[in-house]
Amino acid sequence: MVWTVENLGVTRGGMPVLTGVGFSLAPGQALILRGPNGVGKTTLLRTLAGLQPALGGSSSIDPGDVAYAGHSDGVKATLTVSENLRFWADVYGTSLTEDVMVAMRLVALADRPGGSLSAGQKRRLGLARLLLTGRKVWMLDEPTVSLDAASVGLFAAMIAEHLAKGGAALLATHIDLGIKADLLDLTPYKARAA
Ligand SMILES: Nc1ncnc2c1ncn2[C@@H]1O[C@H](COP(=O)(O)OP(=O)(O)OP(=O)(O)O)[C@@H](O)[C@H]1O
Repeated sequence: MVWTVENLGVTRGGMPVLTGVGFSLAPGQALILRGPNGVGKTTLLRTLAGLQPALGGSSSIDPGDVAYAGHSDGVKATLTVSENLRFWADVYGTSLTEDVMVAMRLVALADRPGGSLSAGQKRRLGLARLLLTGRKVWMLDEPTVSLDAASVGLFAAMIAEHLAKGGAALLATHIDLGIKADLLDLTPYKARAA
């Protein structure tokens, strides 16, 4: 199945931000959204993930197939790392396995309360959650913020494995993750009023 987005318009604060956005996304494909600050990358991802209504156009991406990771890690401060992961596994009807902890180097942190983690450790925990969703399309907004170089490498490997299994990823990122990805510059779609 190939997902298609056609002539999509997105809005923020009641103002059109992007109009006429179109692209397709196939299993195994990563598409990186580019464009300057404020162009509308977050707004587009939120719209496609079903978190806000579109201004017009169409998307064949079912929000029920989407795992969205935004700016907030959603870590529960009073739960330990493994409890946070189990909580998310319950939400998505999956189960926590050792490889999820290993993927984002969380094994040594398993019993630490979420609230005691550093920013990068919280981000690693938030990203590990993607593996528990069982969702096909990952939508990621600046996923590498706070990550050190080694963690960026772990994350890139996690995405590569997701793609190899037939998943897809739509990412807003300014850094080169070293994965094979297509680029979509949103600048031409900027609404005049934005
Ligand atoms: N609550 C709001 N009311 C009106 N406009 C807003 C509101 N929030 C954001 N905007 C505007 O919407 C536009 C799109 O913002 P968005 O966060 O989608 O951009 P972005 O491309 O993700 O930016 P960045 O690279 O800085 O994260 C920006 O011009 C922003 O100033």
